[in-house]
Amino acid sequence: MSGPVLELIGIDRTYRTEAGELPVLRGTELRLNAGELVGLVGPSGSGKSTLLHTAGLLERPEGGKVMLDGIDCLSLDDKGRTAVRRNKIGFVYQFHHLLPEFNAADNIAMPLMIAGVKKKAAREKAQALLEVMGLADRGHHQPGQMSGGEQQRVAIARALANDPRLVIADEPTGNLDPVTTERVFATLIKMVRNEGAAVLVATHNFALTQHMDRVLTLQDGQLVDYKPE
Ligand SMILES: Nc1ncnc2c1ncn2[C@@H]1O[C@H](COP(=O)(O)OP(=O)(O)OP(=O)(O)O)[C@@H](O)[C@H]1O
Repeated sequence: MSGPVLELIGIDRTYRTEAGELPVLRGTELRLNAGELVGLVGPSGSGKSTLLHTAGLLERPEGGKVMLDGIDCLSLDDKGRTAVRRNKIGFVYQFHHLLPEFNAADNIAMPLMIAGVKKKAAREKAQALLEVMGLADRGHHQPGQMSGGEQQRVAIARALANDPRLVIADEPTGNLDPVTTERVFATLIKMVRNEGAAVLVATHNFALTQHMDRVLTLQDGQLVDYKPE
C-alpha cells in the first residue's frame, strides 16, 4: 500500500485536572511511512505516552485526525476502532504483560485467534515467530520459566503476530540490561524492516536512537526533530 502508514493531523489533547487544564498535544503533526523507525524522546511528562496512546487509538483527542492506512480512525465507532487496533497495530510495553498461565507459543498465538485465525494456523505462525526470535525450542515454556530478555522477545513476537502496519513501543527494553537491550531491539528492527511496518518507539535510552531513521521530541505539544546538545 502506498502513502503513509500513520498520519496524525492537528492533534489536540488537554487533560482536565483539579488544578486546571493541562494541554499536552497542541496541533501535533506526524507522518510515518512503511518501513520507517521513528524514535520519540524527551523529558518525563512531555507527552510521549499521550502521543503513543493517541496514535494507538487507546485515547481519543479532542481535536485532529488519526489516519491509519488511509482510514480516518476517529470517525469510526468503538467497534471499528477496536478492529483497526487489533488488525493493524502491535503494542510493545516496558513490562511485557504476557499471560503467566499460558506458554510462549500460546501467548503469541492468542491475538491471532482473537482476530479469527484458526488455531492450527495461529500456532504455526507463533512457531515461525519464535524461530525468528531465536526461541524455537522455548514455545512450551511459560513466561516464568524464561529470562527477562526472552520474555520481551516473546512480547515483541506477540506484537508482530498479526502483521501490524504500525508498531507502537513504549520503552520496549526499559527493564533489560544493555546487551539484551541491543539484542531485543535488533530483532525488532529486523522484523519490522522485513515486514515493512512503521514503528514509533518512545524511549529514554539514547543508545537506541542510533538505530532510528528519525528522532523526534515534543516541544510545547508539537513534534520537532531532536537535536542532541
Ligand atoms: N489521565 C491524565 N489525567 C491528567 N493528567 C495526565 C493524565 N495522563 C497524563 N497526564 C499528564 O500529562 C502530561 C504528559 O504525560 P505523559 O504520560 O504523556 O508523559 P511522558 O512524556 O510519557 O512521561 P514519561 O516519560 O514519564 O512516561 C504529564 O504532565 C502528566 O502528568
